[in-house]
Amino acid sequence: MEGRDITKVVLLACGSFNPITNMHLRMFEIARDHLEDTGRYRVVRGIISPVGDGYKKKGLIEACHRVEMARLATDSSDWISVDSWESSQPEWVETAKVVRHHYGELVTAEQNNDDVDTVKYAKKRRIEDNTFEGSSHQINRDVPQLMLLCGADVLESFGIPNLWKQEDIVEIIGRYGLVCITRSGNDPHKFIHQSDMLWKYRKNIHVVHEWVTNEISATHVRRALRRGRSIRYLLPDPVVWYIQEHNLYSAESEQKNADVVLAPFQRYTGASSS
Ligand SMILES: Nc1ncnc2c1ncn2[C@@H]1O[C@H](COP(=O)(O)OP(=O)(O)OP(=O)(O)O)[C@@H](O)[C@H]1O
Ligand SMILES: NC(=O)c1ccc[n+]([C@@H]2O[C@H](COP(=O)(O)O)[C@@H](O)[C@H]2O)c1
Repeated sequence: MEGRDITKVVLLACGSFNPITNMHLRMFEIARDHLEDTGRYRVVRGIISPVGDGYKKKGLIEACHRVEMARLATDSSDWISVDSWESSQPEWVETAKVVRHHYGELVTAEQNNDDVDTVKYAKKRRIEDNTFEGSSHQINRDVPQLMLLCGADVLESFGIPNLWKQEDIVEIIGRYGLVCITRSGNDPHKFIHQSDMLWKYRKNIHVVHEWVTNEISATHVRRALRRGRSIRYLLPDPVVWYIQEHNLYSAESEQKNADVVLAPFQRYTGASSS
């Protein structure tokens, strides 16, 4: 029987996944090992949420292809799946809103669970105020904790001016939690140390050290494809076959959105994280 103080966790990864790589999948595995090793968490699910076309990042191909590739890549996993809610929104959705949406889904699923389980139904619901200050939200302790899973480059992007709203960072980390995988070229511990805001919420940031340095990136995969180089073993085979079948990623596709001067995600002010 599971101990009362083991928290169920759902990991949510947001990104372009342009295309999904083996490293994206590996992130989930090492994050789960790390959290479960603490003896405090049990990771029950992983969700991949590809960004929508409204993100307008240079070289971003259509969401339908990115979602399908992510589906093919996760077919063999019994705990990681793809969710297309974010990618099907007409406009780009800030990550804090994506996290909120998925938390809402977990709450609804738990409520439906309660409705069919009469024993649970009679049980007094353990709804407690979240310790996150300034929040009027409540946390239902039966609902798994949702944590945002990202690479260290995303954590460090919190410090790029005009990229993230302060309140969004506080909400994501203070209210939900962050699992950050080290990536060569980034030093998440130093970054957290240098930011008063991240330092304040440091207990909610789980830094996972990836000892097998892995520099697979979607940029590298797209570049290899443009140059007619093999991408095999960087991505799951079904994704390689899908890319070949649909002739994805070319010099032309890399120019998509190249003329967008200010993408929607670059419009915020006062986003410095220090
Ligand atoms: N090699 C890696 N190590 C650690 N994290 C990674 C790695 N590759 C991707 N990630 C993380 O996966 C998430 C989704 O990444 P994204 O789709 O932007 O992939 P990417 O490979 O960084 O893309 P691009 O090269 O197009 O910028 C992000 O949180 C990113 O930090
Ligand atoms: N203010 C924000 O919420 C904000 C800003 C920049 C990127 N993001 C997200 O971070 C992820 C980054 O993906 P890329 O590294 O592929 O650009 C995307 O999911 C994007 O939506 C969010």
